Amino acid sequence: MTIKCPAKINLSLDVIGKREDGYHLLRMIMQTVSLFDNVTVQKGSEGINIYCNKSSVPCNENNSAYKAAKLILDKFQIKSGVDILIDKEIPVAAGLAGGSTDAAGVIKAMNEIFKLHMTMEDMMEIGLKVGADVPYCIIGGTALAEGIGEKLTVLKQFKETWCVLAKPPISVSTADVYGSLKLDEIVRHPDTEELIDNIEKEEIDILAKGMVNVLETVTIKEYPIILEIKNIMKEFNALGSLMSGSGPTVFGLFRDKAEAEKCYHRLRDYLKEVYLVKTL
Ligand SMILES: C[C@](O)(CO)[C@H](O)COP(=O)(O)OP(=O)(O)OC[C@H]1O[C@@H](n2ccc(N)nc2=O)[C@H](O)[C@@H]1O
Ligand SMILES: Nc1ncnc2c1ncn2[C@@H]1O[C@H](COP(=O)(O)OP(=O)(O)OP(=O)(O)O)[C@@H](O)[C@H]1O
Repeated sequence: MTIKCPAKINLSLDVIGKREDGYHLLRMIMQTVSLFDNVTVQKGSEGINIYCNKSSVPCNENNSAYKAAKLILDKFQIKSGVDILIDKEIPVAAGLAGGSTDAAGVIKAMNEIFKLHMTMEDMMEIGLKVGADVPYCIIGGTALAEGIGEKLTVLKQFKETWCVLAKPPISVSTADVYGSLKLDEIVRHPDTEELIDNIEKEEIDILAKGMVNVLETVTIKEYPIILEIKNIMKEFNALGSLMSGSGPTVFGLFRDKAEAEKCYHRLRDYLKEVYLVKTL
């Protein structure tokens, strides 16, 4: 069975506190986009075997897809193994939930293959053990994520919008970005309620101008290229541009495909990993 696993962007990301275990309390608006990993899962004879077309992705127990499969094999005491082939299109360590979406895909595929009759809630509970973004990746679409990312409220689905994603050639660790965040130094928080209101009214222009990701306070200081990409997108008529998740990928929202294409071509002269996508 092959599952298309979409990337996500964060239309906003606010940090409102910190738990005792170090995890941060968030309010963020999540959105899936049309950039996919194709994950093929099938019954195997023994153990969990991971294959991936990208050498930077670990094909061992550190792979998020492996972790998801292991949790399910153990929970349901399944004797056979699973073979998982990850055809990766989503850039790695990019802030686009590449690993999380693969784990979500494996959970859904194994639910079907082994006829486990898990509900969405059951699957999200297993997903959370793999990572904070996995429960969202199981539902996808437009959603408000709270708690550490696992408390989800489905929102009115975002009007189809053209986006450009651009990843600068730097690697950013999610744990390091959260670790360097100074909560009391955040000056601008997103107005999450207003953003949700604008999603409901399909006021994409107003929404795009109100997008804020507080993690930019950490990453832009260290990597000014993130701000440069945001500015190029604005010069090329993006309605708004923002870093996704813990970065370093920046996305821009555009009025139509033609505008998005112009920006895509400009950024392709400058960066290798640039994608023209739509919200899903
Ligand atoms: C940046 C986002 O992608 C935004 O959607 C997520 O908040 C991160 O989600 P994720 O990569 O699935 O996160 P995990 O794999 O669970 O955690 C990676 C690391 O990020 C930090 N982390 C993550 C989520 C959260 N709410 N607070 C945190 O402080 C923790 O140090 C953790 O060790
Ligand atoms: N299936 C997978 N796909 C990509 N990376 C994986 C996978 N499994 C484990 N990894 C490891 O996880 C690290 C983070 O990769 P990933 O692409 O998930 O980051 P991300 O897009 O920043 O995620 P998030 O937005 O959820 O923080 C990589 O450096 C890689 O070593």
